[in-house]
This record gives sequence, structure tokens and C-alpha cells, in this order.
Amino acid sequence: MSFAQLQSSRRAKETKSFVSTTNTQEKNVDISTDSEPQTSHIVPRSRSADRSQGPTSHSISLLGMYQNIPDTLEVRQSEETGRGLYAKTQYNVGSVLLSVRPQVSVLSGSHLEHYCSFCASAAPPHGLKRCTKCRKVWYCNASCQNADWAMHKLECNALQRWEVDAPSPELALPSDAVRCIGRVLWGIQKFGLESIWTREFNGMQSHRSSLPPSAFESHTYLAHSVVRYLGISSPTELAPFGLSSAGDLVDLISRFTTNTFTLTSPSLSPIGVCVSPTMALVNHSCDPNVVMVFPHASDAPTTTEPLMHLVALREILPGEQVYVSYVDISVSREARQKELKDVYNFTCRCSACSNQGKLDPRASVYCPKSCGGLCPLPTEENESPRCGKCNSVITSPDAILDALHVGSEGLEKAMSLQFKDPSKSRQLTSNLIPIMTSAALTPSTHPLLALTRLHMELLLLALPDNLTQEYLDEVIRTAAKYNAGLSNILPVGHPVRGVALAELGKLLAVDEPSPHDLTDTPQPHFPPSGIQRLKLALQTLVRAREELYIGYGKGNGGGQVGKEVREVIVRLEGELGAWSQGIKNVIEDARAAGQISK
Ligand SMILES: C[S@@+](CC[C@H](N)C(=O)[O-])C[C@H]1O[C@@H](n2cnc3c(N)ncnc32)[C@H](O)[C@@H]1O
Repeated sequence: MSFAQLQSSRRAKETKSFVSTTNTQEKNVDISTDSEPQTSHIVPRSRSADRSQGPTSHSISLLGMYQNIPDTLEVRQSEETGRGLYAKTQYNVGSVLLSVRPQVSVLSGSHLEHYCSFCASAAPPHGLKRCTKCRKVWYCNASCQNADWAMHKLECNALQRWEVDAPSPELALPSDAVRCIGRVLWGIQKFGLESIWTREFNGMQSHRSSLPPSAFESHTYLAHSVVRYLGISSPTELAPFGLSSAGDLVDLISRFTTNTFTLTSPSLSPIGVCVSPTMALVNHSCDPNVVMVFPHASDAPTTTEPLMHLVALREILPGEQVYVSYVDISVSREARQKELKDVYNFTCRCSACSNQGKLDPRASVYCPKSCGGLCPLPTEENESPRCGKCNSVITSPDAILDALHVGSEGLEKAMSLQFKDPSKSRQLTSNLIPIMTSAALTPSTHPLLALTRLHMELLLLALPDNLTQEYLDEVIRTAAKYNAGLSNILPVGHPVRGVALAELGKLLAVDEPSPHDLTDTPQPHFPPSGIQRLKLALQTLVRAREELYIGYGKGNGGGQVGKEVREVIVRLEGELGAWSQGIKNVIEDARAAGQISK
């Protein structure tokens, strides 16, 4: 594969997400349980299956809502988690439990020119077509534009008005949260207050009554922007949207922020936000049994995209509750718990959070005696933890704590610089990674894993036109470390693993600028060169294909990423076949010339 082919499969400003439901726009938002879902007929349920992983639940009447839920799933309610989705049948690994098109989705500002605002497909080679009125949103073609017109005609005017009033060109576009809430409100106006569309939205969980002051402030700020965006000049104008006061708008915003999903590209880059009341029924676990993905499977018609799929990561038995992760599960238990409390207003009691005695690969260092075992990170409660294998005590806990501190601060700084000043950001990641590794942190430990991922992204963003062997090898080594870190914390088939393996395989398949070993003998260094490298690329891509088939749903053929991987595999098999044939020909020629014995 040429370097240009690799680059064309990547997009500027792409960073990977860990497939969470978090709306990254409004992090400091809290939630509560004040609005009882519409559940008038609560029926006690017989004992759930052994693996239900959850508290006792009850069937609930859906009052005509959520008609896109198949008969193999049901909505139940429990005291601890509220409403949730439960399996009524057995699902095997890689089964798609549910596929829905979100009620509303918008792209973030930096992606408007690169993805279609209706179907969220990436721009084709001939580019997208821009709305000639607002000049802000782009579409694949006239059919996507027509399909979006009922909503966009309202949005189009609001976007133009906003731009005219904007104090500076940088503020000429409202945030994606404002644009998404705008679409929700126009949807409520369009479908009517008693429509299923509106009732499903209003049925989503709100935490208005227990908003902390900081969240209340951010909601109020967002409410002001929404009012401005909609061109509302008096409270009476809120009535068509089913709102009788500014407080109702804050409530709607609370509901929105608790239940919003990140819209991602097929390769998991966050590209916008979306709302699906059906998908929002799924509760959280840090050890999830499903993932939500947008595979963009090639046979799906554009009119149904962006299609969200809920895919089984493990076997799910009848009666088991379905759990997705709302947060990045590569970070420590404390960081996950904090985000879940701050943003979603609950304390997670999943198996990963309650397993406190067990060594967490996200927070571990290698044994000081190098016995092959691991030690937990030192903490205030346990300043000198021991190796789980040989029981040796960590010798320099302060150095580890210092490295963690420097790494966490540095990661924050590097992330804030990654688009503004990528070379400075890369300098930071290059300096920090050796500090982390010399403190014996494992590749799965936070913040080393996050720094490695960021470093890889930055190296890929800055791939030079005259790619050197050294540069390419450094990206490959970083991608391999990232994969090693992921493999300890994510289950086989998790889409993040599949995508990371695909990335590594594709990098290994890039034509080497100056290969140093063309023989077919094992090489001690990594990455190998020549034919050994191509063989490793093929093995990695075959593994990626297997994992993508799980994480994106077996029926989806690994989604768009799986399709790209299959194409590279075919090309590599051809190259390897040609190489073997070439060797055979050389041997035969040499035999014919009597240079080697027959
Ligand atoms: C996206 S909603 C999920 C559906 C929600 N249970 C409902 O009744 O509509 C997110 C909210 O569900 C609740 N929730 C989700 N997972 C939970 C868990 N593992 N434990 C306790 N509450 C949970 C929290 O209140 C959270 O803010």
C-alpha cells in the first residue's frame, strides 16, 4: 500500500473515541431522576436469569413508544438503574441487538465540510454539495439534501440569522449542542406535543431537580444560546415547543445532556452528537456487554444512515440486562466513577468498579524484581503495594506517583494543544512517554495508554511527504504499543481494538521507503522489514478483520473499516503471492543456469 493510500484513509483532525455515549460538549452537566418515565403499568417480574447482573426489574408499559425495539428485547424498570433494556432471547457474540436511526443528529463545526449533514457519510472523492443559502451544511447529493430539507429549512434561517448577529467570524456558527437542541425543538413543533416522537424525547431521564450549581449555570448559558438561535423574543414564543417557562427549557437541556450520544465515524472518530430515545434506554456498566457503533455497512441505504447499532460483545442470556459504557473504560476506576457521578448522577456498582481487591491493568506497574508479575499503583491507602506474583514490594513509590502526576498534567496540556499547535503537542508526548515507561508503568496504565494513543495520532497527522524509514518505523512501534495496551483492558472484538489493529496492519503494509532486510529469515528487531513485514501486516489485518466482525456486528461485515481491511488483505495476498512466485522463478532460473543444484 502506498503512503498516499494510507493518508487518504485518514482525515485531518480525527481522534479516536472509546465509544462512549457522553456528549463531550457539555461535560459539567448533572442529572437526576425527577421525571418519572411514562410507566403507568408496573408488573412484577419473575426472577431474572442468573447472569442478569442487575437488581430486580419490572416490565413496564411503553404506551405506544419505542416501536423500533424488536420482540427479542424488552424495556424493564429497576429501582437502582431506572428503565433499561433486557434480552428476551440469547444473543451470541457479534449479534446486532438493535439498529436505529437517531431522531436528531448534527455534525460538529470542524466536520461539516467533511461529512454529509444528513447521512453522516464521509465526503466522496468528488466532494460534497453545500447548501447555497446558509453555506454551512454540506450533503452527498440532492437526495440527501431533500431528505433533510423538512428540518434544515428551519435550521437554515436560524443559521443565517446567527451569522449576521455574530460578534466575530469565529462565532459565526452555534455549537453543536445548540444546533442539536434546535433540531429537537423543531421536531417537537413539527410532530406535535402528543406525538410519539415528542413523548419519547420527553420520556428521557432528566436530573433537573438535583443539578449542582455549576451544571445549572452551564444549562442556563446553553438555554440563552438556544433562545437566541431560535429567534425567540418572549416567553410566550416557547409554547409551540411545549415549554411554558425558561425552567422548562433548562429541564429539556438537562434531559438532552444526560441522554446524548457521540456521533462517530465508522472508524470511531467523534464527528458530532445525536439523540436516540430508544438507545438512551440502555444503562451503563464499565464492563459492558454491548457497544454502540455506526458501521456504515455498505449495503445499508443512505436514507437510513447514520444507523446506530447495538452489538453484543459477549454472549447475552435471556433475562440479562444490556449495558453499554458511557465513559472511556481505559481510565482508572476513580476517574470513571467521578465522571459518572458528575455527568450522570449515579455511583457505578458494576463488576469492574466493585472488584477493588483485584489488580486493575489500567493502574499497574511491572514488578520491581522483573519476575513477570504486576503490582497495583501506589495510593494514599497503600503506599507500598506488592507484586501479585512474587510479593516483592515496590521500591520507589514516590517516583511512580511523580511520574503519574507529571503524565496526567502533561496529557491535559498535550490534548489542549493537539489542534492548535500539533508539533508542540507531539514534543510533549515524546518527552512524557519515556518518563512513564521508566517509572515501570504498563502500556495499559493511564495516562501512558492515552499518551501513546495521542502520540500515534500526532505522528499520523504529521506524516511527511518524503516519508523516511525512521519516521514510519516510529509510528508503527507507537501503534504496536497502543495495541498492546488495549489488549489488556478491552475484550476481544471491542471495536476500539479492531480499529487499532486495522490501523497497525495498514501501517505495516505501507511501502517501506528504504527496507533494510529483503530476506525471508526471522528478524530480531521490531518492526521487521521486507517480506517479514508484509507477512506481519497480513496476520495483523486478518486478526483485525476477525475483531471488526464482532465489534461492528457479524452481519455488517465489520462495517466500512472491515471493508477497507478486506481490500488491503486482498492486495497483500497478491503481493505476497507475487513475491513467492518471484522467488520460485529466481530459484528455477538459478537451477537452469546451473548456479544451484537441481
Ligand atoms: C441514558 S439514561 C439510561 C436510561 C435511564 N435508566 C432511564 O430510565 O431512562 C442514563 C441514566 O440512567 C441511570 N443509570 C444508567 N446506568 C446506571 C447504573 N449502572 N447505575 C445506576 N443508574 C444508572 C442514571 O440515572 C443515568 O443518568
